[in-house]
Amino acid sequence: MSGVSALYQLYGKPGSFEKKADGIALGLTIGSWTDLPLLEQEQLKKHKGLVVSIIEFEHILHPQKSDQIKAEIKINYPSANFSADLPAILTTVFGKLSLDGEVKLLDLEFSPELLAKFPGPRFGIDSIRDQLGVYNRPLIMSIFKGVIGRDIHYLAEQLRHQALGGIDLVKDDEILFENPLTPFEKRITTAQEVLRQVYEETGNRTMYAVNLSGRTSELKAKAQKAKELGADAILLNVHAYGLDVLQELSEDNNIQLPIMAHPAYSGAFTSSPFYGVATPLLLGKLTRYAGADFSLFPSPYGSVALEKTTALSLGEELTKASAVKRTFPVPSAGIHPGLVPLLMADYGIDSIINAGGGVHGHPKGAIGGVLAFKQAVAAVLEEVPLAEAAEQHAELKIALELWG
Ligand SMILES: CSCCC(=O)C(=O)COP(=O)(O)O
Ligand SMILES: [Mg+2]
Repeated sequence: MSGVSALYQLYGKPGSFEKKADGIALGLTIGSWTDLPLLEQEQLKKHKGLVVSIIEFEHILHPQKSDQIKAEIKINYPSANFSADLPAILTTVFGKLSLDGEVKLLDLEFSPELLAKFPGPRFGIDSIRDQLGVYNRPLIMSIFKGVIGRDIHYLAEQLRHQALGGIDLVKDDEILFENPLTPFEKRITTAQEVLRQVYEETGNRTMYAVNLSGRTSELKAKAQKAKELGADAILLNVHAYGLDVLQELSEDNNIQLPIMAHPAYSGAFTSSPFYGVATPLLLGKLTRYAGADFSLFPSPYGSVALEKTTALSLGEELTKASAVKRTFPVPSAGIHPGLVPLLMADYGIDSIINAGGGVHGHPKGAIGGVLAFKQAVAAVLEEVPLAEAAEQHAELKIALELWG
């Protein structure tokens, strides 16, 4: 089928969905159909939305309306109706409709011809692994914490400790914006110097993702400058800017930096069970198609948590076979070493274990925090229970005592 097919969730009376589906298929494409003269019907045929399927779940009642059941309807929109960009596609499939009562967009299927217009991640999992020289385990990432109001020396010291612990990646916190104490360019050059020194001392390579922030019109020039200064990667608050901004940055040949998609603000679109966009679609499939090399999201376990089946299908969307490269799943928020076995069982080795408080809150500081995570990962790979591994590793023992 050409174009894009959208899967929607609705609630309504049994038997009411055919009319609703026809209304969406026509309303979002050519408007009325049967009223048109035959000649016009023929001319407009290639633009008409098509109801592909309607599934009624008779046993799933609306939680607040006892006489309504759940249904999923799939509608195909022909590529003749939109240009091959996400703003046009999202407006076609869920523009006015997103404002029209209880409808949730669950999934989008791009035809191969349409998907070919989306290059996806420039680097992806395999290339990031090559850059770090790490192949046989999940990567470990930490986050600068408590750096607002602090100067560049504080940041440098925090980075040095994380890197000395042997961390693979460090990212800015998403709430660190342009500011006089730690300006964007200074963060990049300082981080480079710190990480070069640590590499010479220890042989550990660490990548740093700097938060690319500011007005949309400034972002490309800032990202190009980051590239010139030797940045390793950029962090982007994708959902505050929009997916197309991510795609613009990812496709720009003057930038060519791995991009980390932060989920900030996405909950505004995804959290309702009845409205908005499904999390695996927004933070998974579309974030991957738009070119993120990493996608951060709440794990099922930490301080901010996704429902487990949602978090798992999100991970699947980022890594399943597709014409585009794989994006690293980064389950995050409130992660500590005791959660490593669960995260590795859920996401396997092609994922990233990411912690802010779980690194910096370790009683032995960030170095101890990183070591505890590395010890937990090694134990899982060796199939040793964490409690047993902790007998040999002081940092892990302390972390388990503190966080469980
Ligand atoms: C909502 S996931 C993003 C992870 C993140 O940016 C963060 O600051 C998590 O910090 P934590 O101290 O909870 O590991
Ligand atoms: Mg954060």
